[in-house]
Amino acid sequence: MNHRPVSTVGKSTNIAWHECPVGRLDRQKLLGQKGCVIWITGLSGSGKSTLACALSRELYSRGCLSYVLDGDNVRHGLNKDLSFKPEDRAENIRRIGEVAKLFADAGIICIASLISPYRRDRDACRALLPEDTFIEVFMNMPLEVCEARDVKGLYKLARAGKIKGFTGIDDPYEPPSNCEILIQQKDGLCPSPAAMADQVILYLDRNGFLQG
Ligand SMILES: Nc1ncnc2c1ncn2[C@@H]1O[C@H](COP(=O)(O)OS(=O)(=O)O)[C@@H](OP(=O)(O)O)[C@H]1O
Ligand SMILES: Nc1ncnc2c1ncn2[C@@H]1O[C@H](COP(=O)(O)OP(=O)(O)O)[C@@H](O)[C@H]1O
Repeated sequence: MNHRPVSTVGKSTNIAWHECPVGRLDRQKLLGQKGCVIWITGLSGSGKSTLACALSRELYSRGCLSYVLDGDNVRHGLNKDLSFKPEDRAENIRRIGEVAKLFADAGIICIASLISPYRRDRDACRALLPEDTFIEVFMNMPLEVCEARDVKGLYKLARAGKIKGFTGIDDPYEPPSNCEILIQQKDGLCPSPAAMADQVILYLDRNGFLQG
């Protein structure tokens, strides 16, 4: 009798990959769109969640299926065991990258919105995805703008030394060097949420993601 080949992946020994007869292309045909990951990175208060929600709403109104993985929200469940120390942030990003990969494989436009401050971790998520299906969006908002917004009062606490290791204050943020989409101020003004969403929609449309 022929045995299916098994292998070791990380700490999982003697495991085998099961192929399913229904694949990504079948699901994409069913949904009339292409699965991908839109990875929104930037400082706290830069507008990541605002863009994610505006984009998800716009896609919905066009009949496209999307799902938002927001760093803050995922930390309420799957990632509630993780802190903000560098190795935990790296694990947060890795897990969200793996989950986003599953959503994209399901044919869904997955919108991941998390600070993801380290270039290496973002690039590792990019490497998980089929070529050209990881779309990195950089919210290039000046720290002063984010700090002035301070929706949750966290910048104030970080400046007062009451939160240690806060991104942009006493923890690093490494901007992308190869992002697909750059969101930034024009003439000192921030684009509206609808305008930011339109910028991403235009990219998706031009690159064939909104058709099966
Ligand atoms: N130390 C520190 N540094 C940065 N941010 C902090 C910190 N502690 C708590 N918060 C709040 O957590 C939100 C960021 O979570 P993320 O999962 O996106 O962060 S990361 O990607 O793991 O760096 C972030 O939410 P957003 O404002 O939506 O970005 C903060 O509200
Ligand atoms: N394009 C924008 N124009 C004006 N205000 C914005 C814009 N994007 C975000 N904001 C405001 O900035 C604050 C922080 O936005 P948020 O989306 O929560 O940022 P993040 O998810 O990066 O922390 C919110 O009060 C939001 O309403």
